[in-house]
Amino acid sequence: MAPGIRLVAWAKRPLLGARQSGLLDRQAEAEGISGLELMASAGAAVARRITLHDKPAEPVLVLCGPGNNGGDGWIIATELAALGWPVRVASLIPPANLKGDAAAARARWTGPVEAITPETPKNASIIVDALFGVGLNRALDPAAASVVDGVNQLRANRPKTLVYAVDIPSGVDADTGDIRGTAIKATHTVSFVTAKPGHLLYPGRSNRGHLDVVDIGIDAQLIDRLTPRLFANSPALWGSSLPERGPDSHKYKFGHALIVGGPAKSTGASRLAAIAALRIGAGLVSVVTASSALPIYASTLTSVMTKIADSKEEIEELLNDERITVILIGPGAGITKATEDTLELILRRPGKAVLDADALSVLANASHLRALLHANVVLTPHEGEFKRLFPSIRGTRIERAESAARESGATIVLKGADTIVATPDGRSAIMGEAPPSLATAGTGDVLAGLITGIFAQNVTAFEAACAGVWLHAEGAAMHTSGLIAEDLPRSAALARGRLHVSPSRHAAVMLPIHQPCA
Ligand SMILES: NC(=O)C1=CN([C@@H]2O[C@H](COP(=O)(O)OP(=O)(O)OC[C@H]3O[C@@H](n4cnc5c(N)ncnc54)[C@H](OP(=O)(O)O)[C@@H]3O)[C@@H](O)[C@H]2O)[C@@H](O)CC1
Ligand SMILES: [K+]
Repeated sequence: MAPGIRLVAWAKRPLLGARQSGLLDRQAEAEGISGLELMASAGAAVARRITLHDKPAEPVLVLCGPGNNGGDGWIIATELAALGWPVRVASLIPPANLKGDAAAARARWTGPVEAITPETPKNASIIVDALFGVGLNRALDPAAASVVDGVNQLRANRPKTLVYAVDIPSGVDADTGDIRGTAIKATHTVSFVTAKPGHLLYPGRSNRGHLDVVDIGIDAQLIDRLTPRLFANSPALWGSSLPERGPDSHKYKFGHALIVGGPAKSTGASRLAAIAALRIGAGLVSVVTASSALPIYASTLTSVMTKIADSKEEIEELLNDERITVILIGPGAGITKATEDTLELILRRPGKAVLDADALSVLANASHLRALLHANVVLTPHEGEFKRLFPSIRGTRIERAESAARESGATIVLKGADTIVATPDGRSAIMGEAPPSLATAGTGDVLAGLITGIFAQNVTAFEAACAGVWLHAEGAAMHTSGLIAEDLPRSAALARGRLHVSPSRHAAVMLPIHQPCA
C-alpha cells in the first residue's frame, strides 16, 4: 500500500449503517477532530489508493455530488493534482450552492469545474464516484441517474475503465444494499472506518467491486460506544470459539450429533448432513432411522452410526440420551405427522436443535410448537420457508431476520446470496462473500449438517450458525467448477483446518482484510 493509507481489517469491525456512521462522525468531532479534517483524511486516502495504478493519459474524472460525499471528491481531485496527476472535476450542483465542509473542500480546488451532463463520462479511464454516500435518501433524480448510467455504459464499453466509489457506489443504499433507481457499478470502493451493511447485502454487493476500508483518524474505541450489533460474518466473530483437537482429545469432548434420517425414498439429504456434521468436527454422529431404511443408511455410511427407531416411543428413548448434544431434523424428513411428532419431542427437550427444510414447513403449520422454540434452536429458512414461517414480518432482509429471531426466540439463519444470522438477543451477521456455485442441489442439507456438527462442540448457536455459513461458503469457493454437494463437507473441513494452521496467513488469503500498514 502507498504511504499514508492505513487500511482497516474491516471484517474484524462491526458494520455501521448511515445513522450510526453519522453518530460516529459527531462523536469524533466532540473528541476534537473536525468534519473537515475527517474529510481531508478520507479524500487523501482515496487519492493515494488511486495512485497505486499507473498514471493515465486522460485526466481522472471526479464526479462530485451535493453533500459531503461530494466534499470528499473535491479533496480527492486536489490531492491527485498535487501528486501531478491530470484531473477533471464535474459537479452535480453549482459549486456556489455547496455548504459546510463540502464548500470548504471545494475551495481547495483551484482548477476548472464542469457541470455534470449525460456526456460527462466520455474519455476517462479512471472515474471517481463522489456523487452520494451514506446520505442517499431517495431514488436518484434524472440528472444523477443519467450520469450514473453513462459511467456504467462507459465501463461496459471499455472494460479496463477503473471506477472508484467513494464510501459506497452512488445509488446503493448503505443500510439495505438496495439500488435506489440506478447505481454506479464500481471496480473499487474505498470506505471509511467500518464497512457498511450495503457493502455486503445484495443487490448492492454486486456494485461495490473490491472493498477497502481506511482509517481516517477516528479512535476505534468510539465505535464500541455505539454498541453495534451488526457484523460481517468472518472468523473474527467465532474463530476462537471452535474447539481444537489436541493430542489428549477424546471424541466425547466434541459432542454427539443426532440426525433424524429421512424415510427409505429420501435418505440422501440426511446422509449429506450427517457426513457434514462429522467432517466439521463433531465427535460422534448418529442417524436415527426406521428399520425399513436401515439397509440404505448402513450400506452407505461407515463412520456415521445408525440407530433404529420404529415408533414414537423408541425415538423418544433415543432423544433422551443425555450424551446427545444436538439434534438435526428436516433434511429429507417429509412433511408428515411423523415429522411433527418427532419435532415436538425434540423441542420439548431443553437441549440444542437445528431445524431445516421439511421441519420448517411442519413448524409453519404447527402453531402449538412455536411456543417451544428457544435460543438454542437454530432455524435455517430460505426466503420461501421464511415467508411461510413468518408471514406477517416485513422489512429489509436484516430487519426481517432480526424480527423473526426476536419474535420466535430462536436463532435464525435466513439463507440467500447474503445469508444473515440473527439471534434473539439482537446480534446479527451478514455473509457477503458466498460463491454462486452454492446454488446447487443438496448444499442446504450440507449447511444444516455443518451448523449441527459445530453446534455439537460446546459453542453457542450464534457462533455455530455463523461458522457453518462461513465455512460452507469458503469450502465452495475452493472449487473453480463442477461443485456438487458431496464435495462440500470435505472442503468446509479443509477451510476449517486453515483457520488454525496460520491465522495471519488465513487473514491475508481467505478474507479480503488487511492489517493496517502505517
Ligand atoms: N460527516 C463526516 O464527518 C464525514 C463524511 N464523509 C463523507 O460524507 C458522506 C456523507 O455525507 P452526507 O451526509 O452529506 O451525505 P451524501 O451522501 O453526500 O448525500 C447527501 C446529499 O445528497 C442529497 N441527496 C440525497 N439523496 C439524493 C438523491 N437521490 N438525489 C439527489 N440528491 C440527493 C441530499 O440532499 P437533501 O436530502 O438534503 O435534499 C444531500 O445534499 C459519507 O458517505 C462520506 O463520503 C467523509 O468525508 C468522512 C467524514
Ligand atoms: K459514492
